[in-house]
Amino acid sequence: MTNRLKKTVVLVGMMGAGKSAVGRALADRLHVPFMDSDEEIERAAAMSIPEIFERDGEAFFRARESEVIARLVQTNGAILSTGGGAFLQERNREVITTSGVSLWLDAELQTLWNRVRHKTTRPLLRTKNPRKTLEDIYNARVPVYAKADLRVPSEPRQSIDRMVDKVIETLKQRPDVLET
Ligand SMILES: Nc1ncnc2c1ncn2[C@@H]1O[C@H](COP(=O)(O)OP(=O)(O)O)[C@@H](O)[C@H]1O
Ligand SMILES: O=C(O)C1=C[C@@H](OP(=O)(O)O)[C@@H](O)[C@H](O)C1
Ligand SMILES: [Mg+2]
Repeated sequence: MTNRLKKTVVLVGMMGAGKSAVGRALADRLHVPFMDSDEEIERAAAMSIPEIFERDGEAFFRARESEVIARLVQTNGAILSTGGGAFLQERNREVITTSGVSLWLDAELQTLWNRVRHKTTRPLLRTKNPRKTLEDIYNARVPVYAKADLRVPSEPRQSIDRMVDKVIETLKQRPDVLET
């Protein structure tokens, strides 16, 4: 395989879109480093995301998230998965678009719900009606994710491997990003 990644690809999109799972598999396939901003924040804080939200609040988390993304996006030719809220902040979009290329993993609401409903790792969904909360977040965020440089739709019963194929096909349309 002769694919060469020339820019860092930054995965954005909703909780459950597959940024972490697809990002890791994509990096393996392309033989490039993989980074996940949430993992980096958890490692630095030696706490889980829910613990950080509970102890220090969302604003503190968002500040750490911006710092981590600004630092990690400087790694050239890697895959960087972000948390679902990262692309919402304009300053994050700026650093992402300046140093890397943003790619939106776009999955339908029902697909997202099926993937996140049994997990307890997402503090924003710890509400009385998490399905409704996810829907509200989805509706508010989709117009922002649409600002990403690239978009790949994630179908309901598609495998992670197939999703990686689709992402690579999309990246190949951009020889400035993926040289083949
Ligand atoms: N086609 C698919 N694409 C992405 N994730 C999938 C897919 N099929 C199943 N999954 C599962 O859905 C979940 C997606 O969660 P995750 O990768 O943590 O998303 P994010 O980081 O975007 O919140 C994972 O448990 C993953 O194994
Ligand atoms: O959508 C969000 O605001 C969040 C998404 C999470 O990451 P994933 O999108 O990887 O689940 C994590 O950063 C935090 O719970 C907040
Ligand atoms: Mg993730």
